[in-house]
Amino acid sequence: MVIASNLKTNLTREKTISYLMDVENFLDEIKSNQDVYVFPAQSSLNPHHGKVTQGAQNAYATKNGAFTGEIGLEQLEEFDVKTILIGHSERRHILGETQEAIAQKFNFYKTQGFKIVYCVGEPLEVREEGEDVMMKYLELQYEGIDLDYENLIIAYEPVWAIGTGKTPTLEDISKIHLKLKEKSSAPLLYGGSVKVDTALDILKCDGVDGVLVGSGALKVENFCKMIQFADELKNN
Ligand SMILES: O=C(CO)COP(=O)(O)O
Repeated sequence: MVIASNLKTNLTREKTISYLMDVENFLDEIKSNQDVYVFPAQSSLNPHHGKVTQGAQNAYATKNGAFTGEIGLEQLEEFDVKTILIGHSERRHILGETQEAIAQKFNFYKTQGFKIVYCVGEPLEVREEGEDVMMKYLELQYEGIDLDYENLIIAYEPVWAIGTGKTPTLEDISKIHLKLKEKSSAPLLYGGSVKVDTALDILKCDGVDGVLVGSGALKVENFCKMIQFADELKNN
């Protein structure tokens, strides 16, 4: 399973280094074989080599150039980062990234051979229009995206569940994940208010190949517990 922590705009460089070391030590301690990813804030990227894969929460679709405020491939290479989140709902709905720009970014980092965690998810008003409308909305978020890319992981993160403490029912998570799996055989993560007391049940859902966790993973001990849950499921 994939257990991923999106630290968003949290933790300093020093605290991120400590977070990564704590996770590495935990993985050694329990001899976990889960695929563990941590996506730190840009300023906290570090050359990290270990069982944990460090990924970038974002980068511009360029090697380098005149793109004020952005980082590109050249800067990611400095930290040996070859994994990137693309299409996160906060970049779509808060920072205004269009599907066209997202697809361009996807194709740029695909040509660079990056592991891409591609995020999709519907806003509440779309959800409330019913399953057909919701699935059509999600399909539009696949426009321009190669769903057969061998280095692809998909994260289904309903916008209305992100940061709200709300999640779909376990039955709905299974139903939506199984429908999304009809479109791509890529590993499919659930994200959106995953907490230490809900992670195990979510990981048990059909079609769930892991979780992408925000605030519920800020405390490293909670993130480690989620890794342990995945190990327990794998061993049972
Ligand atoms: O956006 C998310 C992960 O990418 C989910 O955030 P929360 O877990 O804080 O809802």
